[in-house]
This record gives sequence, structure tokens and C-alpha cells, in this order.
Amino acid sequence: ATGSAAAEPIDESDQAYITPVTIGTPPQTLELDVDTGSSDLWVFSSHTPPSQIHGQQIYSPNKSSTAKLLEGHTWSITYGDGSASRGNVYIDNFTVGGLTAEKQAVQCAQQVSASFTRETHVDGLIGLGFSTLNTVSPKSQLTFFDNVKSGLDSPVFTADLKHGAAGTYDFGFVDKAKYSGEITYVPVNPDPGYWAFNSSGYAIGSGKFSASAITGIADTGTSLLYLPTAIVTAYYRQVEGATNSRTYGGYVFPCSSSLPSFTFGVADARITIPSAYINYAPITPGSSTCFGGLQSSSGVGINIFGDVALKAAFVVFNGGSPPTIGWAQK
Ligand SMILES: C[C@H](Cc1ccc(C(C)(C)C)cc1)[C@H](NN)c1nnnn1Cc1ccc2c(c1)OCO2
Repeated sequence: ATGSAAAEPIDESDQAYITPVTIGTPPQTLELDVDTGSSDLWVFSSHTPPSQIHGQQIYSPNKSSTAKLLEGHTWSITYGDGSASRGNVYIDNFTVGGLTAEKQAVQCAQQVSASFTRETHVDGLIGLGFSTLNTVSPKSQLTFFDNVKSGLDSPVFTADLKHGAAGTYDFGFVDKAKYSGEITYVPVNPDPGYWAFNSSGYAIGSGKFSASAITGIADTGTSLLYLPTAIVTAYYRQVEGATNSRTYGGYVFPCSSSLPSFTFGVADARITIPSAYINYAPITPGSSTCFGGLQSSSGVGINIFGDVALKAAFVVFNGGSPPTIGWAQK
């Protein structure tokens, strides 16, 4: 089996991407944020206090003839940006891009933080990290990918995210039409539960490539690219008027500044992020000060190749044994 689903940016800065899914019988449609950096599949639901719902679509298990409460199980997650949610768990049919997991654990929110309430377009998250990170207790649950993997033509899913346009998540196959050149695969360390891999170094603009092993995670659920401070300061040294703002929590610069591109290595392959992707967004709508799409990882604790990096490439998340991750230009 194979599947293919759209990944639509929720705003003009590609802060997050949403993918349509259907849950239950008859099918209820929600739009979820595919997140390879976490492993809980949770949704706004009929159990979410109305005061915490601000336009989101909800899943009502009591309207699904195939929903079954997972008795005595709860979940609670706090994300690295401080966002959080918790609730109970139902087992139901879950379909993404024409691919159905019959008995998917659908975690229903009974509480969401203000950051989720504020994001009216996001009805929940599909965690596609490793199932070891799932927070359901007392028995942790499998991700959608782990549930459908054995039935896929190939145990993979791919991300083709785009800047200001709809991209795709494919399941079970690698679409040759979506990339150019060759895909370079490198090992993944699944122990932390993320798609952790080593980048081989970086270059700023047309500068020379600096070889250095950078361990990071490929995270579709994070907007920006977070790298070691030394790399980030070297980058913004080349940007007129760039400052590291305590007020805005990172590097900002005049929106009119010209920015160098940023290249990162994957083994002997090179992925170049166009400068436009690093001019992330005005600090507030209409401001002439812009926030950088490349920021220091020192406050985050881990290097994250988020959407700013991912949308410059075609990425293969290979769930075989051993797991690997593939990167190609496009
Ligand atoms: C933050 C997302 C999880 C999320 C996604 C979307 C949303 C909104 C819908 C409200 C837009 C909130 C939260 C990330 N996913 N793997 C994550 N979950 N746990 N760690 N990370 C990565 C990290 C960690 C720390 C950081 C960070 C990033 O950005 C700033 O500081």
C-alpha cells in the first residue's frame, strides 16, 4: 500500500503545515500538523473545554460507531517551546492520504495550552517520531507510521515541504519526480526517539564549506533551523544590521537586508537553503524588522533541522532496520 497527503502552510511564514486526515465512522475530517519530532497523535475533541477551542475542528468519538475508549489510559505532553496538552485515548480508524490504520490510538485533548488554542488552523498533531516517545500511560501506543508500516510497499515516508505552497507527505514509496540528483542516506540514531542524524558541516553563502559533525534531528513540527551558536553568529555577521535580540528571543535584522544562503552537508551531499527561507517573518505583522529562520540551538538543547531546512530538500524517513534518513536537492 501507499498514500499521499498534502502539507499546507498555515500562514505566509510557513510557521507550521497542516495535513487533512479522517477519523472514525462516518469519517470526521481534521487538519493535523505532522510532527517527526514527537510521537503522540492528539486532536482537539468533544472532550476539549469549549473555552480552549478557537475555531479548530474537533473529533467526537461518541459520533463514531468504530470508536472505543482505551479504558484507564491518559496522556500528557509538554513540547520544547512550552506548549502542552493532555487527555484520554480512543481507538478508531484513522486515514491519511488514502492509507488507513484500523486501530489507531487517537489521543483526545481534555486540556490544551494557549499556544494551541491560538493556532486556529491546527486541529492537533500526528507524531511520526519513534513510538518509544509516546506519552500514553500505562501502555504507550504506536504512531500511525508504525501501525501501517508492515502494509506499505516500502517502510518509508517522505517529506516534500515547500515555501509558501502546498507540499506532500508520501507513505510507502519514494517519488522520483519530487527530487533531482541522488538521495544521500545517512544513519539514524533512534535511541532519543527522534530522527537524529549527523550533518557533515556547513557553508555560509558562497563561502568555503566548513567540515564538522553536527548532530541534529529532522523535525517537521519545528518551524526554524536551530544550530550551534558559533555557526549562527558567523552567519549573522554577514547580515547588515543584524542583532541578537533578547526582546524577541533571537537574531533579528532589517527586513530589507540581503541575506546569504546557508548550505548544510549530509555526508558528501550539500543542501542549500535559499536566503528567502532565512528571512522568516516580520517580528510583528507589518514591522520592518524581521526574525531569522536560522537561530541558535543553545536555548533549545538540541540542533533541530526544522521546516526552514526541510523545505529546501526532499527527505526520506526510512523506517527499515536499521532506520536511515535520506536527503536530496529538488
Ligand atoms: C515545538 C514543536 C511542537 C509544536 C508544534 C506546533 C505547535 C503549534 C501548533 C502551537 C504551532 C506547538 C508546538 C516541536 N515538534 N517536534 C517540539 N516539540 N518538542 N520539542 N520540539 C522542538 C523544539 C524545542 C524547543 C523549541 C522549539 C522547538 O522552538 C523553540 O524552542
